[in-house]
Amino acid sequence: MKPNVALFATGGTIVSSGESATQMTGYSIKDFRVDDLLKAVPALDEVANLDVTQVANIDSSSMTSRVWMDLARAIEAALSRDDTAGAVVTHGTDTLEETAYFLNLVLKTEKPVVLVGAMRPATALSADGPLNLLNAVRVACDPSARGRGVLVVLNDTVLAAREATKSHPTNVATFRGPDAGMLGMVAGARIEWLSRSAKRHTVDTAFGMSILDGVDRLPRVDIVYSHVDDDGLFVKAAVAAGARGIVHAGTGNGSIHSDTEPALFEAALKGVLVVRASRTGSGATVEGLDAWQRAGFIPSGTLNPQKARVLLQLALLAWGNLPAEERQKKTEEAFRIY
Ligand SMILES: NC(=O)C[C@H](N)C(=O)O
Repeated sequence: MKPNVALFATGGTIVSSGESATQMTGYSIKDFRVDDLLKAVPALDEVANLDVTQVANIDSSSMTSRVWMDLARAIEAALSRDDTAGAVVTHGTDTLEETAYFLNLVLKTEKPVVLVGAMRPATALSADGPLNLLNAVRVACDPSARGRGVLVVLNDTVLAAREATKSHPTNVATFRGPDAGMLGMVAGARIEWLSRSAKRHTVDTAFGMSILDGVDRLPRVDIVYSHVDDDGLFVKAAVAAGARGIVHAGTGNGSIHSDTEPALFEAALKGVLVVRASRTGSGATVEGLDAWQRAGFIPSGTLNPQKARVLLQLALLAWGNLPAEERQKKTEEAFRIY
């Protein structure tokens, strides 16, 4: 008997169409939908029974936390059914890593949840979407994929949601785990596992789905990207806009421009949680100057700025109203273990 897989469509290049087979950029998402994509992959029918839900149909550069919450609730409901083996989410690649990490932190399931996208529109020469989708469904219904956290499958590569990051604007081999590498690979119809994530995920996080109850947007957290001549203007703007957290994408080991430091110290004094991440693209951001530690700035470890933002949003949602010291302690721990 074929396994049942729940498929959640959110849009992205995988369902985009261009004017011609050679149009690889500047295409649109209007005319195509997930059903058209499914028709392009008749082999899916041999692998699984798909139950399709259209959650959104957007370019993922315009993703919102409102869509995340609808998606998380829909996946949770589908996977609570005994006869559903796993879930696949079709998604644009621009913010796929953030959605994947959000789901990795909130979903309470051992069943495989696989995010998949494409770098070439469905109408393109050598479109990568159809095979990526087939591989994603294969992984989602494979019992060996259970308990590995949320997964990202593109270009025959299986990555952990926590590590996967988009590293190239147009290449089909864009997703990488900069330091962790891949969890596994799809070779022909076979899935070869290579490693496991060392960080806690899904059933092992403190964030239950219940923290999303009655919430329609995650707390405001802004990312401020450091550069030569940085003067703290954007930190001040974030605080003025009501940010409850700031991820500072610093130079090197999360370094902060001396002209920006005062604004960040002031933000922390006002109760804004500050995370120091790095704009370098790999490695771990660890403790820096004593003054930063004393101000409570939290190093992001191996999380890149956009993933540090997701974790900080959930920390604020779960612990934002606790006394400052407790909130700080729990958030620091989350940045070490998730
Ligand atoms: N390759 C893609 O999917 C890029 C697209 N802009 C998106 O993220 O929706």
